[in-house]
Amino acid sequence: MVETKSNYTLIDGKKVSADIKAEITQRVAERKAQNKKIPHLAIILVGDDGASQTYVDNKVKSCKSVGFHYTMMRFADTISEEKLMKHIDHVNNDDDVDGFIVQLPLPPHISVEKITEKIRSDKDVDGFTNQNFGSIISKNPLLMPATPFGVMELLRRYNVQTEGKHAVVIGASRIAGAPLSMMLTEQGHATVTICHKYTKDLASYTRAADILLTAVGRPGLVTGDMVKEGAVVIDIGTTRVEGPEYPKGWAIKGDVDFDAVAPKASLITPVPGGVGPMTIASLLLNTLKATEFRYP
Ligand SMILES: Nc1nc2c(c(=O)[nH]1)N[C@@H](CN(C=O)c1ccc(C(=O)N[C@@H](CCC(=O)O)C(=O)O)cc1)CN2
Ligand SMILES: [Mg+2]
Repeated sequence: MVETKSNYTLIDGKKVSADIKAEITQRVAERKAQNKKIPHLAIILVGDDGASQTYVDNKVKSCKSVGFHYTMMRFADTISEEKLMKHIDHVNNDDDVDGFIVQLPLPPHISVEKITEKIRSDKDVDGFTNQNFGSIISKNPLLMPATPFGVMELLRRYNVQTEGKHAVVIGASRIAGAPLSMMLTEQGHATVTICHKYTKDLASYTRAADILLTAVGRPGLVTGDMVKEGAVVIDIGTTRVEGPEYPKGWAIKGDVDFDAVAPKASLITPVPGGVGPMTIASLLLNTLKATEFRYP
């Protein structure tokens, strides 16, 4: 008889993000009691993409729940790049706003790179500007990109040892894979392999991973045979898959074939409920940090 051992630990991002929000609520209450400025997050949303709307609604709800002030700014998807830049300038110079984000994706006629670089780095609570990105490898990290910061926080809170371990990151995007690789090296002291769409024989790398992290957005990319026994598996992919078998008509799927991979893993994140909720918790933490920088 072949015995299958499946006593993995599920990494509960929902629980950790709730813990972080409780810590932030406490710190906001302390600031209030000391008559210090209450963090104020502004959110810019362009167009009416359904998923973006949901994420932005969640961000507003989270601001309310921790006691932050917030401003929601909506623009039609026909807005010109020039006009959007002017609005960003305005928020850059609005002293009451401590941090702000431009929800992605943007319509194709607007350059994400140009818009991102227009954001004042000390208000860039998504951690997307070149200055914040570069600060990952400095002695004095500034505002860290939210998703990878959330991953590092999950690893820390679940006592995952990264030093000297082989971490394999699939995906080299600017929002997730690239900064995550740098954080795992700089802060985690891991040996990092970055795989991407040009990588040949992906499985030969993933099978060598002590910690496997995937941020591609392709459901089912990581199958059971691609994972080493005992590996830590972190799934950053979130793809909306449609189908009549789902009660809502769609479901959120990660990159990992969870049922096949979980029995081999020591720790694993689910999708939903893993890394996703950490993105918003990190955004709130960055907004608090940006406020504390400005008004200690
Ligand atoms: N300006 C930004 N734009 C985008 C970011 C970002 O960090 N900044 N990230 C993504 C979208 N995103 C936040 O904006 C985001 C995505 C997913 C989740 C999340 O909690 N996912 C849940 C599932 C949610 C669901 O059921 O629909 C999960 O994985 O548990 C939060 C935030 C792109 N744009
Ligand atoms: Mg800048």
